[in-house]
Amino acid sequence: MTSTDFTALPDLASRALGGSVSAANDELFAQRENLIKAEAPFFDPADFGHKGKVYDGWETRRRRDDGHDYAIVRLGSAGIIHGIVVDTAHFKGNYPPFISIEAASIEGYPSIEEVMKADWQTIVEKSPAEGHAANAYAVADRHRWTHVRLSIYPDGGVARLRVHGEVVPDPRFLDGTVDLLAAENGGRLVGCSDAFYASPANIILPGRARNMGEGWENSRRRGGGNDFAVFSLAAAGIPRHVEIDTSYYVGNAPGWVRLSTADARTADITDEGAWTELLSRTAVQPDTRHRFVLDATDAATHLRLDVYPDGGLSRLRLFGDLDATALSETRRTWWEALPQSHQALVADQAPR
Ligand SMILES: NC(=O)NC(NC(N)=O)C(=O)[O-]
Repeated sequence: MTSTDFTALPDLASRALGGSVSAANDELFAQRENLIKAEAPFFDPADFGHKGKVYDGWETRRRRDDGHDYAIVRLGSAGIIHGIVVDTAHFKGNYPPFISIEAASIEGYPSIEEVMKADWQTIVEKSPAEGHAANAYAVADRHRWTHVRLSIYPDGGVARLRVHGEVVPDPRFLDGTVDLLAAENGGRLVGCSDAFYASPANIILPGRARNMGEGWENSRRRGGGNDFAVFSLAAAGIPRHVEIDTSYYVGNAPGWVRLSTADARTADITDEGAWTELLSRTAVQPDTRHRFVLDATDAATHLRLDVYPDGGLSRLRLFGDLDATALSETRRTWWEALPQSHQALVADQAPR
């Protein structure tokens, strides 16, 4: 993986995945919550407020001492961070010339006082940053983190903080029937035919879409064929029922959908023959949340969604049960990625 390849991985900090900016020592010019907005930052040259120029980002005042500023983000889903983008879009005369990033792994729902006292580890050493640029920093550490702290030196503005990585779910919440496809459980988009307006990675995010912009929208297909997306599941499991939500897709819902699964543990998923039909080609309605009971008996690791001939979805949920081997592998992956200080707090969860 080259230094910026990680940007294809999910943004663990995003508000869309449930992230929050828990604290910042200063936010006089622009509020810290802007850091994790899913959408790209905007800029209106004419927009001035009571406190100065309005920026779509986090911006501190000019320091008159030797200190530096920081913001703390609770990740929407804890995971292994592969790289971080400190996007200073539109901050040209007021960007921080240096940044550093630390991470912490905290059990449960800590207060901000507890977060401040956590065992913080540096994952990006103090490094230069440019103005009006997506500054990308690769992360070599492979622990599972729940929080990150962005420090800026000495002060300034940052539009967005993108924390790209792999979700490492807590196996205590994967027991029973769960959404095997959900990003928060570790489901991931692997590939698709077309993400012209918006990526299919959106349809596995938590909660319901609030508008068409929060789902998957491809362009109008003018040739033959059909659009599709392939996802890897949180872990191998047997699907029980599916929810296919075309809410907000009124003039651009698919005519039909079809689902297929494959098990990458026993077959090569690039081979057509590896795929088994899970839901045959089925007509769907615009702006409707559909639910279908499935009769699968085999576990799968991947799901393929075909839409005919094209069209968008706002959400796709695949409820099922992890198989016993997958559940214990998930427990081992989680345990091995926990920093030692966190393992000590959940020692009763150690895999046997
Ligand atoms: N034109 C500015 O951006 N000035 C100041 N910032 C804001 N937001 O007004 C500053 O000092 O960085």
